[in-house]
Amino acid sequence: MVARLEVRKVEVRFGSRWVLQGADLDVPAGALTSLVGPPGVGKTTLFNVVTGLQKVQAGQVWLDDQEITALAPHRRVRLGIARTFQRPEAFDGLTVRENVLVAAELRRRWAKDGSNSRKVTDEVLARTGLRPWARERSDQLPPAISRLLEIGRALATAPRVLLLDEPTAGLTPLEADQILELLGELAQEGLAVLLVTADEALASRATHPVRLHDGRCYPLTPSITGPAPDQGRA
Ligand SMILES: Nc1ncnc2c1ncn2[C@@H]1O[C@H](COP(=O)(O)OP(=O)(O)OP(=O)(O)O)[C@@H](O)[C@H]1O
Repeated sequence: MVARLEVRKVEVRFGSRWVLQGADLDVPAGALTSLVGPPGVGKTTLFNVVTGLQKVQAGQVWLDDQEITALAPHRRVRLGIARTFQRPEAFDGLTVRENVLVAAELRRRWAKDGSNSRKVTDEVLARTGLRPWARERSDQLPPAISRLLEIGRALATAPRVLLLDEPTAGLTPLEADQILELLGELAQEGLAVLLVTADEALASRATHPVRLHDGRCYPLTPSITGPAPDQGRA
């Protein structure tokens, strides 16, 4: 099924400060969508609205034809929305393979679809290029491999929507390229991928780059270097 995540007119306020003011965002299947903006503009807040960690004052979040605005985070995961964190969150005492296997096993339990966790794990390790690292402990990995492991753990839950918070932070340009290439391939294979970043050059390489500015989303075009409040909404 083709997944489409939609954020509609979302508003979030902290105290007297409005961070999101009618934000609209589409995250279609088959595309790599990026959300970019300077620190503090509200990217993580919007990301958390999608994952269910942030309540909204107004607006809606939809996955295909289901409204999920009030759904708990774990229920969203079960619907196929997977996320990675800014700081890798793998289980430190476990190997790379075991970490992916735990995610695949969790998914098998809730999905009850007869999936084979070991087979899923092997596929994920192959797909992400993690196979050579499979026996390494996850707390002893180079940063780029830790990032890949985060993506691998998310993929093991068989998501339809993949959300990534700063997936290339702290990586070299070459490593960042490799992550972006993988995300582009996953999108081409049918996933709806949303990556959040403060790096405009990186964001502009997405198929569907979006800028967050003053609480709203706008298409990011290469010719625009500053905020673009007068553009059509994304
Ligand atoms: N739980 C909270 N309570 C109060 N203020 C918050 C809370 N979460 C975020 N904020 C504020 O909302 C604004 C947006 O924060 P957010 O983390 O979403 O921005 P960001 O664009 O993701 O920035 P960064 O790239 O630094 O993570 C900031 O001013 C932040 O201080």
